[in-house]
Amino acid sequence: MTETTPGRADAPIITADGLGVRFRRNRGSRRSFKDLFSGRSRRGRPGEFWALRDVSFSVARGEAIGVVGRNGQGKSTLLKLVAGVLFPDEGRVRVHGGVAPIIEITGGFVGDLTVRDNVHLTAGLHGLGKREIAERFDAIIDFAGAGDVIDTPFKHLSSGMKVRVAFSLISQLDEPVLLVDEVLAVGDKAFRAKCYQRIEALLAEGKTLFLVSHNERDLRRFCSRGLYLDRGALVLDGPIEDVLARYNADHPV
Ligand SMILES: Nc1ncnc2c1ncn2[C@@H]1O[C@H](COP(=O)(O)OP(=O)(O)OP(=O)(O)O)[C@@H](O)[C@H]1O
Repeated sequence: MTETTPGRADAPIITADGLGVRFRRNRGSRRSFKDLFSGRSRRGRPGEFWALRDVSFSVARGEAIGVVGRNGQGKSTLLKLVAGVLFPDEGRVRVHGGVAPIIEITGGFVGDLTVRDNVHLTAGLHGLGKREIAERFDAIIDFAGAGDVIDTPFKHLSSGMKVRVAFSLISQLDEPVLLVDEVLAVGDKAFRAKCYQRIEALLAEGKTLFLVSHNERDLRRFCSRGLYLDRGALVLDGPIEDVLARYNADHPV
């Protein structure tokens, strides 16, 4: 289960213990309602595989962690667990405080609602009051460069603009944990530069960052620690340099 509780300042902000997630290869949904209550979820079934297994780690407040691995090795799945938008089949993750995940937002925004309505809705879900949202609204739109699409349904935005709005919003919530996994890959050069500055400012404020990236420069720039996932296993948890060295040694180009 994912649990969100207020915590002591010196306690780990995230604790993941024996996390496992199992997917079915040929099915849209993971587990039926019946499975949840029948106890069948722990047994293997044909076509199932573990997208993550036996993953344990803890994160101190203010750490910046880079998640590294080839395509399809479980990085986004791990972030979804930390975000609480996916439940583990095994183990549990505890987060002391709220999480602002970009993944949830690009997938979680309501396509038929306008950018304006989505910003209000999501900011509200993350605990901001009406006045706080009104105070931050212009800054959120300005940072994203979304002035022309405020009243456009979210589904009509370009994929780059969707991520810009999402990053702009999550970086202006008050949640202590930030999960970033797309923006630095899809944003254009000018927007990436703004994101770098914003991430640096957020880290200086003491926020905790998870960054999923295939760009070593970005990982080195922000992260002191790395988690290297391969075939759903946590192969190495250590200083980012060690993690990148191991990843490059395992998968030379
Ligand atoms: N809902 C789902 N149902 C079935 N399989 C899934 C589902 N979500 C993810 N997977 C599979 O789980 C594995 C891990 O996916 P995940 O998205 O976590 O990888 P990733 O490391 O983030 O990859 P990338 O670098 O390409 O983003 C992949 O094989 C993926 O196809």
